[in-house]
Amino acid sequence: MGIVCTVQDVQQLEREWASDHDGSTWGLMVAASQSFVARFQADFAGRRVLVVAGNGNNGGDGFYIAKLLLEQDVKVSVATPLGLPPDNIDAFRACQEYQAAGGQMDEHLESAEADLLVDALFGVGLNRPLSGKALVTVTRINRLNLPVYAVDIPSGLHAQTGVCQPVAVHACATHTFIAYKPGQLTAAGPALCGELTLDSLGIQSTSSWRYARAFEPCLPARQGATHKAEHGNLHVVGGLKNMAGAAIITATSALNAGAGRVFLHCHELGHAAALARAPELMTRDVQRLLEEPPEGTYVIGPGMGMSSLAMQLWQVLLPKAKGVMDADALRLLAAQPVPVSGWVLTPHESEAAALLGVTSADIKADRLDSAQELASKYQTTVVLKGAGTIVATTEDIRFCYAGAPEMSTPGMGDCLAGIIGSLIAQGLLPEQAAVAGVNWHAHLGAKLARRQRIVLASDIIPLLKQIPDLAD
Ligand SMILES: NC(=O)C1=CN([C@@H]2O[C@H](COP(=O)(O)OP(=O)(O)OC[C@H]3O[C@@H](n4cnc5c(N)ncnc54)[C@H](O)[C@@H]3O)[C@@H](O)[C@H]2O)[C@@H](O)CC1
Ligand SMILES: Nc1ncnc2c1ncn2[C@@H]1O[C@H](COP(=O)(O)OP(=O)(O)O)[C@@H](O)[C@H]1O
Ligand SMILES: [K+]
Repeated sequence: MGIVCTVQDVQQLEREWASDHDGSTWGLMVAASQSFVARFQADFAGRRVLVVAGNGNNGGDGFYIAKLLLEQDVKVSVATPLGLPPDNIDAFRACQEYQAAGGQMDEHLESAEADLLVDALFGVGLNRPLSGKALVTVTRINRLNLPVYAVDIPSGLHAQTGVCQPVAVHACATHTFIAYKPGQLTAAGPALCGELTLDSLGIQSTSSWRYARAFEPCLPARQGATHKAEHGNLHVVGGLKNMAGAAIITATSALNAGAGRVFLHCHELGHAAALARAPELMTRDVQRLLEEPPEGTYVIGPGMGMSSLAMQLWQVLLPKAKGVMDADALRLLAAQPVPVSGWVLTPHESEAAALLGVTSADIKADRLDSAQELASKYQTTVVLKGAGTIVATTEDIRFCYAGAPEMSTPGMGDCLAGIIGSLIAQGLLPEQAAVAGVNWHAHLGAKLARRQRIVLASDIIPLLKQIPDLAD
């Protein structure tokens, strides 16, 4: 698990470091550059490296990295499309040291022959949308079609939101310093950063936000003289008229994720289809839930629709049960917003927009802020799905395994809701179940995406039964 900090917190940590080191951050620039070169030593050896340096301290890292590469006899040149750094920042000294070591510079990046590119144009200091030369440079970097290694963050990516400003460098790898930044872990961040690594440079942050990819230690195992009753009852409520598929996906996912018994409360038209798919399921007439909901964990919403029956079910279950609210249950909640402590909410961006009474564009513009607002408004654990899923509670934030774009297929969210519900039924706390469930689901999706164009929920469901293979 890695620590995640806001940009402001990282900048504050840098200031504190400086106050312990004669007021200077020069030592940090040296350490960051050394760490970057060590991280990519094998990739750079014997190759021609083009460093694109901006005129801030991210560019400073670039100059110092170029100096270190020169000292290792790597062929390196620096492009300075935005001009040279001013003489009052560390980058100026880095530039001077590079020149003193015999380094060459050119304003134009096309003029250098290179095998790979180091992106040191902008780091966390990007504070406005790109325009003019900066915009042209980022576009040119991408057009060169070289492998790009980003220093701290791909240039043009907003370090807090993960939104391109309006374009950003597409890196194959990014080495970041001090702490992960939210924008690397959500929205466009995961795809643009490529393989992301962190060096804290020995600086400790008190942030409780984490980038958590592990899930395997949380998966409950069957051990010793156990009985299915000890692994929880999971009730899936949904699949009303003509929408059985969603609830069947949720129920079969929950079953394969290990819940002791899975009951599917859906329209009777779905019963035969569900049993044909998984005879281990127990199908129930959904109307009977209105009388007295049985004990257990609930996943309500997949394929539930917004009919008056759906509304009645939601109203009966809301105060009496706990578990996961997904899909149409979230739309019903959005229509009558109340705190739902104890329920995990699993909205995608459009459902999140309805829950907050804003537009999907508002959610896209700041996924982290939206996730926090949802947790606070509904006083519960929220899984904001999509590229770079965020799990927010009223206290904390977890950034999850980013999954893969090949997972953007119908039914994928129903599968996730079943997994999370199943883990809660097996005894995990809601937040633990949400994080482990998202990471497990995304790990399997990403694994399949390495050999499939499209990943369906039905591809993931059988893999849930297997012992996770973390090597691939
Ligand atoms: N300050 C420190 O203590 C350290 C900084 N480090 C590096 O320094 C980076 C941060 O450096 P800075 O704070 O100087 O910021 P950057 O180098 O990221 O960029 C700041 C410069 O870009 C300009 N700028 C911002 N947005 C722009 C836009 N849209 N178009 C054109 N110009 C724009 C700013 O006016 C400023 O001149 C980090 O990402 C990291 O790479 C590391 O060396 C570690 C230590
Ligand atoms: N581009 C993407 N990258 C990573 N994961 C994605 C991406 N698009 C979708 N997903 C994941 O796939 C699932 C889709 O859920 P959802 O939109 O609710 O689908 P549905 O409503 O059809 O079930 C979520 O877990 C989401 O995080
Ligand atoms: K950069």
